[in-house]
Amino acid sequence: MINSTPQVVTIAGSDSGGGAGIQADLKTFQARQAFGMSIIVALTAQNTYGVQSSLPIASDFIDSQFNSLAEDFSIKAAKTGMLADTEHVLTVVENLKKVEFGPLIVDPVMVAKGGHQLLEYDAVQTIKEQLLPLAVVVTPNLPEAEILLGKSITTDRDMIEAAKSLQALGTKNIVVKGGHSQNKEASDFVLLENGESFWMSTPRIKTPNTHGTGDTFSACIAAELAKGTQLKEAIVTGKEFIQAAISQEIFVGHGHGPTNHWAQIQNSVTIHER
Ligand SMILES: Nc1ncnc2c1ncn2[C@@H]1O[C@H](COP(=O)(O)OP(=O)(O)OP(=O)(O)O)[C@@H](O)[C@H]1O
Ligand SMILES: Cc1ncc(COP(=O)(O)O)c(N)n1
Repeated sequence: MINSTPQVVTIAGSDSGGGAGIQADLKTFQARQAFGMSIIVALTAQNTYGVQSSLPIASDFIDSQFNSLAEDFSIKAAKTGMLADTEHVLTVVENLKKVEFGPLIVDPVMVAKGGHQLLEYDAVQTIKEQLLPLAVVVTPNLPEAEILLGKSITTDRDMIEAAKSLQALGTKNIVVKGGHSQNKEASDFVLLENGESFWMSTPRIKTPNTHGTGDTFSACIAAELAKGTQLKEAIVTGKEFIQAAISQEIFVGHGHGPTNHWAQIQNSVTIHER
């Protein structure tokens, strides 16, 4: 049964503090019983107070990581996170076109919750034109959707319009995450390729420990896709997993702490129309 174990890769930045980036992705893959691999695009010196510094990896070493994985493994899904700058986005795009890593989830990471910029803004255009068309799903938070589309997003109607505009950029399935809104519920809007759309809502947990929520959510979707789960179910499982990881709180560090990647999914997500 060579290579029958579900295999999934994250292409992102390392968080030395373990709560976001590559580390959050690998912990999530493990929790979801998929074998996780990583292609590191940048290093960050980071803790729960924030990002102290970052260092992009040389592009030819990113090529080497792609080649090593493509030569050996049967990767069934991939996700991207922090991609640093235009050169690195292009390196990742060129490599993704050469390999067969299965469906791609793009989490268009731009700014860390602490405010540190994780993507140079002149790379946004390259993400829009070159990376988004390769993705099966894109999962922007509200500020990222605003930057991608160049307009402010405040109401539910804005989120719905944003999903449609993002679909027009070439990604078939969209999740606009509502984690940054002030609503009582944490509601994400999903627009699927076939035109089906719905909201996923959970009670908003009052906690400072939300470091890496977006990474954990998209990594769970990637793990599910690698296991062969249908896309809609994979997205809902992502929401269930992040809700469990936030609500079954752990306490690590002195600032904005990480979520709990060994949390157990409970039935906490409401799927609804507005
Ligand atoms: N306080 C909260 N309570 C419940 N769910 C939350 C909370 N904050 C975020 N979420 C959920 O977590 C998921 C990730 O959303 P969020 O908008 O935080 O992503 P993000 O900003 O990309 O995360 P990060 O940059 O930390 O990786 C979404 O499903 C969102 O609704
Ligand atoms: C390497 C890396 N990738 C992603 C994030 C986003 O997570 P957050 O917005 O919670 O800081 C991060 N801080 N670091």
